[in-house]
Amino acid sequence: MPEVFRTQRFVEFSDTDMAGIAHFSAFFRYMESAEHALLRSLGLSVFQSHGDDLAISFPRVNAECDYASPVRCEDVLDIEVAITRLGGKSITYRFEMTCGGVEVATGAMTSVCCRIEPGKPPVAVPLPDEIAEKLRPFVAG
Ligand SMILES: CC(C)(COP(=O)(O)OP(=O)(O)OC[C@H]1O[C@@H](n2cnc3c(N)ncnc32)[C@H](O)[C@@H]1OP(=O)(O)O)[C@@H](O)C(=O)NCCC(=O)NCCSC(=O)c1cc(O)c2ccccc2c1O
Repeated sequence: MPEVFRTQRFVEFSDTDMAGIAHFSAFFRYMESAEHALLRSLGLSVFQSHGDDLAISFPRVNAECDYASPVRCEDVLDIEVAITRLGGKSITYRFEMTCGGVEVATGAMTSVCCRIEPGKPPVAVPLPDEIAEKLRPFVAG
């Protein structure tokens, strides 16, 4: 059985719109912070410095979300994170967000492992083995 990472997220007042419900864009921040929490739980980071002039980081190349039911300020979201594809250079995550057992939203995001050097655009590089091995248990069949 693949592992699923679980985390929670409080719906802040600043996440909501004039209708009093969480704005669609807030869910992209929820997904992003859940991804970061998964990496931290594995002793990894979304930004790993290697001296002053080189870093490995994970720009996103795709993000999407389907919305099933609204949430409001002070609701608590339960977020499950799984990996649907661990590629040579990229990681695709799936996020299932519920509130009190009710389906709220389902999303996906693809992050690409990149070399970041000052003044240069990111360059996609193979995922380091150390990172791939830590993420492999979360790959859903
Ligand atoms: C990221 C790029 C430099 C990649 O360049 P390119 O696409 O030319 O590279 P490859 O062809 O080698 O492909 C690499 C890899 O990506 C997969 N891929 C590419 N496009 C897609 C796509 N649309 N959907 C799914 N997958 C895609 C491809 O299959 C390869 O994977 P394999 O596993 O199969 O090898 C270049 O695309 C680029 O610069 N894009 C722009 C990136 C960008 O500006 N994104 C928006 C802002 S980034 C962001 O918001 C962000 C959020 C965070 O939370 C961060 C956290 C920490 C650090 C950084 C963050 C961050 O930047």
